[in-house]
Amino acid sequence: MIKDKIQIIKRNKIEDSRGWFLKVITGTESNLPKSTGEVYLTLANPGEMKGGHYHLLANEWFTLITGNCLLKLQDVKTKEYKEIVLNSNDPVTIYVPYGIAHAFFNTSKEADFILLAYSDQLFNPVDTINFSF
Ligand SMILES: Cc1cn([C@H]2C[C@H](O)[C@@H](COP(=O)(O)OP(=O)(O)O[C@H]3O[C@H](C)C(=O)[C@H](O)[C@H]3O)O2)c(=O)[nH]c1=O
Repeated sequence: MIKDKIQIIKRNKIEDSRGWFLKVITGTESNLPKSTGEVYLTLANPGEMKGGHYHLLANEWFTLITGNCLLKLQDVKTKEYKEIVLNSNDPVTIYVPYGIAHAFFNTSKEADFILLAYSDQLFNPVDTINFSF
């Protein structure tokens, strides 16, 4: 029967004053391939920022699903700095490897943004180093 084949997995939407955070794949689900990462969605309210750090190990792929934002990037080794304007009507996926600090600023005064992210590492708090732009 289908009900014995599928899985419905309860998820935890974590809310704070900036918006919410929802992890979609934790990397611990059964039936996954042996090596995987995790998938999450993150929403930023108008004027708020998401990220603001770099990773020691994790490589991430980001796709803006709704809204607009300004992505600030800095290579922590070389100090090279770059800004990219993202608009969900012109979708791109951005690969951000470890060692590149990243922060997504919601530049809208009215609209939220929602960002879809894939990380090739399971969450480990010591992998994230705060970074101020
Ligand atoms: C990453 C993570 C977070 N959390 C909790 C910790 C906080 O209470 C809440 C929000 O986490 P954070 O402040 O890290 O959320 P964002 O600022 O949206 O950052 C996320 O999106 C940006 C764009 C990134 O680049 C980050 O790597 C990613 O963490 O979820 C968990 O419980 N599990 C997790 O795996």
